[in-house]
This record gives sequence, C-alpha cells and structure tokens, in this order.
Amino acid sequence: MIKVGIVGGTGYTGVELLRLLARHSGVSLQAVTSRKEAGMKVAEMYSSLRGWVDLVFSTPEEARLTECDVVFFATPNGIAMQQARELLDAGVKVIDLAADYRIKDLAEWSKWYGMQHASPELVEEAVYGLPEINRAAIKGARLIANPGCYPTAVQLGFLPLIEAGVIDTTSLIADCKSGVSGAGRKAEVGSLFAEAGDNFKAYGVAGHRHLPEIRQGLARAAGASVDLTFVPHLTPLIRGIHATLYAKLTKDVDLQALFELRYQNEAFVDVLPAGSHPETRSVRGANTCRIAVHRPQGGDTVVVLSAIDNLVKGAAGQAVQNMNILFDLPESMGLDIVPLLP
Ligand SMILES: NC(=O)C1=CN([C@@H]2O[C@H](COP(=O)(O)OP(=O)(O)OC[C@H]3O[C@@H](n4cnc5c(N)ncnc54)[C@H](OP(=O)(O)O)[C@@H]3O)[C@@H](O)[C@H]2O)C=CC1
Ligand SMILES: CC(=O)N[C@@H](CCC(=O)OP(=O)(O)O)C(=O)O
Repeated sequence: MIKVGIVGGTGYTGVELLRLLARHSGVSLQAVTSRKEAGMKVAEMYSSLRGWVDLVFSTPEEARLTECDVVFFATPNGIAMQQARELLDAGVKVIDLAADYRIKDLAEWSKWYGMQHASPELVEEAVYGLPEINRAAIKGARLIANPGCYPTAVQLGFLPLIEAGVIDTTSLIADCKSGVSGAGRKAEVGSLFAEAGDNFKAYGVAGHRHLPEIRQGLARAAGASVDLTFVPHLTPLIRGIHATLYAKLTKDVDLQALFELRYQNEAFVDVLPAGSHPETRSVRGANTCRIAVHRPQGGDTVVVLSAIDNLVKGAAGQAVQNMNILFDLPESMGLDIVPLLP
C-alpha cells in the first residue's frame, strides 16, 4: 500500500483527493492536514466521507509527512515550495496541485505570482504533470507540478493541431469558462451565491496567471514561442471548465482523424464524433476531458471544444493519475468513474 499524506485537506481539491483516494485500492491515507480544523474528524466536516475516511485532521506540523510515500499539496500557491525539499530529502514523492513548480522561467513565475521562489533549485527538476505529453518523465520523477485547470483544458485541445504543425501558432485564442469551485473554498465576495449565481462575466482579460503556463506548454509542443489570447469567464456552475479554442489552419487535414489518432491510447481524453458539443455535465466528477473539433463552413478556422471537471482532470483526478504513473500502478486505478448527470 502506498502511504499518502495530504496538506490542505479542507479545501475543494483536498476533499476531492479524499473522495478519489477513499476508493483507491492501492493507497492507505496516513495524514490530512488543516491548520484551522486540527482535531476534527474529516467525516465530521465532510459528511459525504462518512464511512469512507476515518481520519482526523492534524496540523501540518503534527502530521508525520516524512513517513509517507507521497504527499499531495492541495494548498495555495507558495506553500509547497517551502516544504518540498525536506520531503524529497526524506525520500517522499511530492505532487503539488498549486503552481509553485509549473513555470520553468523563475523571473516569469515571480512576475505572475508576486513572490520570490523559496526552492528555485527544484524548479528545473520538477516534471509538469500532464500525462498526455509527459508520461515517461512523470514515471521517473520525485516532484510533480500538477497543471492548472484552464491549462489542462486548453493544452489538450490545442496539442494535436500544434504537434501536427497544421495551424498558425501566432494567433491562437482560448475563450474559457469556469465554475465557481475553481476559486477554492476560501471566503471571497466574488464567490458568494448572490454575486456569482445568475451572473456571467469575463475576468483577467489583461492577463491571467495561467497564460504563461499555457504558453510554456504549447511552445514546447510547437518548438517555438506561440501567441495566445486567453480570456477566462466565471459561470454560475459549481464544477466544470469549458474551453472554446480558435486557430487558423495552414494545411488542409482531416481534423477528426488527427484528433482520434492523437488520443487513441489516452484513457482520459475522449474525442467525440464529428459535429458534437461536449458539455460540462458529461464530465462532472470524472477524470475525463471530452473534446470535439469543428471546421465551420469548411473555412480555414478550426474550433476545438474541450470540457473537463476543474476539480478532477483539472486538479485532484489528474494528481491521482500522476501518482499512479509514479508508482507503476494502472493509470486508471481509482479513477474509473461514471460522470454524475443530471
Ligand atoms: N479549485 C480548483 O478548481 C483548482 C485549484 N488548483 C490549485 O490547487 C490548490 C488548492 O486549491 P483549492 O482546494 O481550490 O483551495 P482552497 O482554498 O479550497 O483550499 C486550500 C487549502 O489549503 C490549506 N491551507 C491554506 N493555507 C495554508 C498554509 N499556509 N499551510 C498549510 N495549509 C494551508 C487550507 O486549509 P486550512 O486553512 O484548514 O489549513 C485548505 O485546506 C491551489 O493552489 C489552487 O490554485 C488547481 C487546479 C484547480
Ligand atoms: C474560477 C476561478 O477563480 N478560477 C481560478 C483558477 C484556479 C486554479 O486552478 O488556478 P491555479 O491552480 O493555477 O492557482 C482563477 O481564475 O484564479
């Protein structure tokens, strides 16, 4: 059994990790931390976990994380970077759901995240945990930078086109919508029901911190820098991300065949039949990204639609997928979930 610790078990990605790991037959949950709720039973805070998780929250200081095989950080940006070194030195693998190790360019990271990096020497070593492009590197890694939610949906949508060299990478557009759980469980006026419910708005148009992460991933696939306009929107959903991606075709190709071939061996990317429109409810609670590719009126614009659950393929599910790869377990272990609908 793989001994697992979670730092930040009271937040939305933390409780999602607990939900997934509770049914994972290859792991044993050892410790879940909370600074504020230490001493409280996990199932007392989250009754959905009664009968599934029999742990009590401990403070990050009390949790014996160095005795785990792997520790997930489901914490705000800037926490894992302070603690990863000690865990790695103790032989513990680390999967960070935040952005501490996602951006290789340290100056760029500091510019977007507004802090100095506390363990810059680990940034180069960290492996970006998008299995569909990095599976081999993830296998041998000690430290995984789990991708952001928007970057997962956007990269999976653009990658087949960029890898095949069939689009102009200087004019990419990603028009994305997220549910409110993407902002986490912390109290914020913008996440209040009366603010986010029955409302729809764009944000971060001038610049969002996921822009450099997406650009980095797409540039790596293209072998050159890419130019991307990324506009996130907040929708009155609880879970879900929907990305509508636009690019100009430079070659005449069978787009449906291209996407089907690219993802034919990927358990968690589902290319829908031509003409389809993926819905966020078709992936709710599951680690699946559903994609459809369109070429409206046979013109030179390609439109890709990509839908994920931000808390699963966009965070905790992808983190479990990475853990399975790290420990040579079947990649789908604990992740064979039918989406919840309606
Ligand atoms: N929500 C989403 O859809 C996604 C989130 N992410 C990223 O995952 C991370 C977690 O997100 P999310 O679960 O939504 O966030 P939440 O705000 O819901 O939860 C944050 C958790 O971190 C704990 N925490 C906060 N500060 C500290 C600290 N200084 N030391 C230790 N623990 C701390 C909190 O617990 P307590 O206060 O009880 O100690 C809480 O359990 C973030 O970096 C986020 O950007 C990534 C992809 C998608
Ligand atoms: C709706 C909403 O607020 N979403 C968040 C994205 C959360 C996330 O996953 O971002 P990181 O993991 O990179 O921190 C936002 O736009 O900031």
